[in-house]
Amino acid sequence: MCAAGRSSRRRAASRLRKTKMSDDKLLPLRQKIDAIDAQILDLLNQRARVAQEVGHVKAETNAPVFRPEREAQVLRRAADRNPGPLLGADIQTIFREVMSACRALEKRVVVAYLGPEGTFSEQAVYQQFGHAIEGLSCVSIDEVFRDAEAGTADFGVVPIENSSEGVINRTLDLLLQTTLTISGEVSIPVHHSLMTASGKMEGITRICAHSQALAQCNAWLNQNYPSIERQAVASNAEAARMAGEDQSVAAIAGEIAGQKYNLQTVNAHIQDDPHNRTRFAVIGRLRTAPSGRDQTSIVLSVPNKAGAVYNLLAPLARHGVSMTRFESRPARMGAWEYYFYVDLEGHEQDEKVAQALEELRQNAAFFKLLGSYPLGL
Ligand SMILES: C=C(O[C@@H]1C=C(C(=O)O)C=C[C@H]1O)C(=O)O
Repeated sequence: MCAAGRSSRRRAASRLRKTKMSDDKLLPLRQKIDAIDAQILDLLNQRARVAQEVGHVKAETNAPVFRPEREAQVLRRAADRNPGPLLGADIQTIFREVMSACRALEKRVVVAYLGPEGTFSEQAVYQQFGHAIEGLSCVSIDEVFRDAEAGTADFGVVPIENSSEGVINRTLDLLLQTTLTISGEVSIPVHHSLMTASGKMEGITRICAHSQALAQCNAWLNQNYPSIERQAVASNAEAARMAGEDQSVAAIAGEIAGQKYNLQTVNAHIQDDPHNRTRFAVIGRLRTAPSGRDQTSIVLSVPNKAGAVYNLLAPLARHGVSMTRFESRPARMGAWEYYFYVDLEGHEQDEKVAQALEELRQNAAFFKLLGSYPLGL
């Protein structure tokens, strides 16, 4: 045997000895973990059996399976009581999935979202409901509303606003008309990557993404690939699908969409704002009960007169209700100039919020309560 062969055999033997030494030390620790896992397994199933009992009670009274206010309370409490070393956010991820699995024993809720699979909307669905649900991928925001209204889906998840690009107009318009209420909200970080099938940019002639994503990466693209054509497509996931099939296409999308279509990342985190986030509304027929930390969304409009908006909002100040968001949108249908989308702190059942809402309702030319729901985590 040559010298190189001998030394490589020696290295392999030494690696084996080291692995054995560490395995000897690991054995008792692994036995401890196995014993703890057995307890966790037992406790999880105890919890699941109680959830099944909850399910029977709900079935008798025809009560809703998904209770966002209760789930928000469980998640907040888990993070508040968490002594560590696990991070609060990770504890919440674990509990979200535990609740999702327990809930699925009562009923697997059907949630419609703007597809295809791999979009940030799908991520928002899992963030709110966990993975033990049935996702219903829709081709448009309109279809999400239709499915939830028709009862084909129990809930829908629709994007409301992006921190860099502003509101999603179609969602705001549909919220105005829908019979559904907002029963929850989810906010997720939106990180875009530039991805291709090969992981390289050679031979790429088009960069595809949803128009929102192209806008969110505009400065970066101008600086790095000013001369490559950009093409807006139906969704980032659609762009990822195209890049998987066509060697001349690069996609801007989230990493999850990229993995789905076997893309390699050329550059990660290319969005101009590193803190880019999108907020989603959970829409359904359920009116969510108070969770202790809630928000209320309304839409209203006033006649086009001096001081009208000022007067309209005066009840909020009078009753000490904070406004956390104020968005205006042209009312293209004639009678009034603008619709105002307002978020308030508190639940419609809180006394001061109820009083303020009643006065707003009386003063407004148009008033609609979109819903009260737990503040996003
Ligand atoms: C168990 C219940 O049903 C669902 C599951 C929950 C859980 O696993 O903790 C909490 C709320 C509901 O969405 C309940 O209403 O308490």
